[in-house]
Amino acid sequence: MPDKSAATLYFPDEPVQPRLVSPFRGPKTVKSLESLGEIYDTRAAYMVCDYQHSIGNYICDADGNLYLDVYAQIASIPLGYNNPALIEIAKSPEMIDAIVNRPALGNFPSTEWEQILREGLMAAAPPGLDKIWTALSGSDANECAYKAAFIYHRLQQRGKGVDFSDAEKTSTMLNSAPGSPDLAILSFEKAFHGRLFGSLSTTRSNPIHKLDIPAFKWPKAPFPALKYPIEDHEEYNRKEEDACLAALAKIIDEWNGTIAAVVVEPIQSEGGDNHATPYFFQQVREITKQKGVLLIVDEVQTGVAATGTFWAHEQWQLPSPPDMVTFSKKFQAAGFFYELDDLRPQQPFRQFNTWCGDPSKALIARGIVKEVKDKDLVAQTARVGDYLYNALAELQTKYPAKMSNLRGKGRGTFIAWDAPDVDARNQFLLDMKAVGVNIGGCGAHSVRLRPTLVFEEKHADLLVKAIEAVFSK
Ligand SMILES: O=C(O)CCC(=O)C(=O)O
Ligand SMILES: NCCCC(=O)O
Repeated sequence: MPDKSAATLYFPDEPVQPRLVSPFRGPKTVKSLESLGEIYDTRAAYMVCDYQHSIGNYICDADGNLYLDVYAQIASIPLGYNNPALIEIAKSPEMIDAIVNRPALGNFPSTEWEQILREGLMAAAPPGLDKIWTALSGSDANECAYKAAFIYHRLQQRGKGVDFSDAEKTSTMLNSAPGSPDLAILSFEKAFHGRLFGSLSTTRSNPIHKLDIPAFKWPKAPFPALKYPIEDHEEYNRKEEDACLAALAKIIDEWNGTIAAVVVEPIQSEGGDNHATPYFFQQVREITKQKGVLLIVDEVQTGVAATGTFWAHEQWQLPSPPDMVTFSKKFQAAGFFYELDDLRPQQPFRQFNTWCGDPSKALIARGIVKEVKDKDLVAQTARVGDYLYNALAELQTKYPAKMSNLRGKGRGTFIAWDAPDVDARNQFLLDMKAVGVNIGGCGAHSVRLRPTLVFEEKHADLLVKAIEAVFSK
């Protein structure tokens, strides 16, 4: 461990505990929500925040309450609020240039773009993947990957250098085959891959996300419902995973060459923090290889050090890398990594839009890569995660009626558990705010931890103490 922790180095003035000056949703927050609500839908707003006074692992609300934040903007703040290293980058001439002269990157990349990519996002590329395409959000990253998969699939069928037929060109203008072919992306039950039109068809976590929206009739495969702790239920879990793998192989066969890619999250997050073992993912890779289907690993939430490796899929020891890995959230910039040349369409303008990403976000991503390396934050997250998991395991033993299925052992701070039911979970999330902790849920009745990468043992102690205060009340 460095002499001083990363949090101490970055945030010498970080509070030593939460500071509550009003009840959760105090008078200023309520007023602000009412007034904002006149022009903007605030019904999903948990708080109104004062980001200027948020610091490190603490988020400040409009009333001046400082909460220990273990949700971190749905898992997307990497280095704490107001991180000084990122503030320096924000003040740099390069950043001013990137913001004031925002380029249409596909058409007019800057003289610095290659260096920004090579030193930043590419410096953290998953092993084996040496190319990148940048996007605007996690959903967009997934959709760009899906498009790459479809274009790749048709290229393999049509053959390289073969032009589109007239029938293809005419039919695609009518949204019909053969130009708009009936190909599919297979996703898993309870998966979350985003909310744009294409990605939403692969999202399966909650009906409310999908209702009323036309969808592609794409297949879904069962995702293992494991028993936790995983290592105590080896036989059961192996059977469950084998059944899901058999179902996956069967569906791919039944779809008879029309599935272009399988997309999977390393840990299903929005859908309930559902884990599978490295064996499962190794087999998914084997099956997709054997059947000529691409494998997209959606690391939008799991990527960037949170699970104790930079990319969660590094823990699987795959026989060959995934074909594409998508990213967003903690990287601030979005996109996907890949290796196969044919995942770059043969013609320009097929993977394209005005912005094709955002250099200002790529500059921040470069800063994040540097800080994660300099401060060894991958190792820190692994260490803190183990510490926190062990403390929570003790709490689970002490309060089995309130906390069960603790999961995320050896997965950094990517830890979750189940509350008895949805009402108990929602009440718990509120009770935690009353003791100064901003914490999130997922799935039907789970609680998930998504702290920053500068969440340390001292923060873990505060969190565990707060949970115990709520449980013992
Ligand atoms: O609800 C959303 O769109 C954010 C989803 C997400 O990534 C999550 O909740 O894990
Ligand atoms: N997927 C997160 C939606 C927001 C929430 O339930 O907190």
